Amino acid sequence: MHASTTLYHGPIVHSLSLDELEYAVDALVCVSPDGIINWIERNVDTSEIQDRAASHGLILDGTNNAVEIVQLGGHEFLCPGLIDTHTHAPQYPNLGLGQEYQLLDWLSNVTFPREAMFSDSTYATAVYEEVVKRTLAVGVTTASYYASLHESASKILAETTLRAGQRALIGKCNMDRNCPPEYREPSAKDSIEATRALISHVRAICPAGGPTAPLVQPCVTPRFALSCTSELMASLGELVAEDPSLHLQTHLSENTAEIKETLDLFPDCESYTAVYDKYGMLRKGTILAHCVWLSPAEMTVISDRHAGISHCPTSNFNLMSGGARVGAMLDEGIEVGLGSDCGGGFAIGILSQIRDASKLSKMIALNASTSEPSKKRKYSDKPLSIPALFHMATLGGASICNLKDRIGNFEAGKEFDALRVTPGASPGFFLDVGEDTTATSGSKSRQERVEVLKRNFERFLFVSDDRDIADVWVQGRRVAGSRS
Ligand SMILES: Nc1nc2[nH]cnc2c(=O)[nH]1
Ligand SMILES: [Zn+2]
Repeated sequence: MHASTTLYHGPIVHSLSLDELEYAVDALVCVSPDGIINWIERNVDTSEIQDRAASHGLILDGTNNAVEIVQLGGHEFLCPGLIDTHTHAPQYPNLGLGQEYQLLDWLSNVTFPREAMFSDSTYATAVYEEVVKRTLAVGVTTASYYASLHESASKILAETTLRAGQRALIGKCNMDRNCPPEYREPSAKDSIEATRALISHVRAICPAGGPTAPLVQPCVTPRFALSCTSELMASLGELVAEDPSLHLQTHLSENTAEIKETLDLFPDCESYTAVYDKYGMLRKGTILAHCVWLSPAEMTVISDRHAGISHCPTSNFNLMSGGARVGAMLDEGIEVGLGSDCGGGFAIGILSQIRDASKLSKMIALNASTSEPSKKRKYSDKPLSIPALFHMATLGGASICNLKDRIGNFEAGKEFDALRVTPGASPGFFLDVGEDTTATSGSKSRQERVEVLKRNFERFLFVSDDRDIADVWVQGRRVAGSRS
């Protein structure tokens, strides 16, 4: 843990809801040594820091080494860390490969052969070190990971994220059918035993208790209904029923051929969603990836069960799966986060997902018929707004990972998972003439500086890369960043 309380002074941007971002240019954020946001004050001039801190019992007279002040400069700002609600750690070496395939052929020809290589723990260690390092560098402070089916490599992934300080959900894939013999679990019983072993291991290396949440938590991961026998699905349903706090993630309704095969395998279920519902898998804390082809009735079931959806637009474009109707999901009251789905998607991190989610929503809006106005349709068939996009990247993601009480925005009592953005280092981030860093230092009013902050935040979402992410903190600890 960290020796000192830290006071961050400068601009912040964070999500308050799907429709609202807060832009505050002179915020003072107090983070305790264990990484919790103690309090936030707004409209604090530099000359007022000492008094505001004193009002919270913090004495800053130059002798108090237990308090560190981090002063943001120029056009810098803080925003919450990005949350990747769906990604596959063993698929990163495949990024960019397999362009000629759609989902089922891509799994057989590209994905399963790569994942099979993770029976080798030395290989898993080397790849997972890189995956965690790179995803932290692009600002992913929390990731919901699928590992391979191997118990040992899954444990290695959990240990790697913990060591690097990345918040993570870790799942070992359950798959006992419809996969090649060399990459398939021998039985439902073996699959359950390995899953229980992973859950115990993750909870042992990262126990609950103390002021902060366990950084790394287990996640039950039936790969998708096609890869699980009814026996395995039933056993996994029983496993999660034992513990309402267990996270669960799976794929749902990604590709039309996949949907057809699933319904053939589960003829008693009226929809793909009904398969997971039958086995008690739809509940708060369940992350359903893709959901491209859901019917309105399926969306209602997901909403009623309080399960969340991980929208993975880059993957859905890349594997030609289709375009998920995120606006309709939001109108149905479903919480939605963003997922990179590497290597179905070829872009790491969540900035690319914000961009692709925006483009897709504009395509959907262009193609929509305008003839069905209804009071329920606030988001359907409309471009996603900046607040909605950033909500999905942070607070919405936290919500579907069942971590909304801990992370997702800057609220007193939550943990400090944050990025310091230093605009201008990536070539696309073009600060306009008159918007140079010195211009903010005194001559502009607070309202004028909020307008500059809004512009820089929008540029960050659409043109930045990791060069603009100077610091990455998780639970108050600096874990990555381009600042040397
Ligand atoms: N995109 C994607 N869909 C899947 N469905 C089952 N497994 C996978 C996977 O690894 N990636
Ligand atoms: Zn996936």
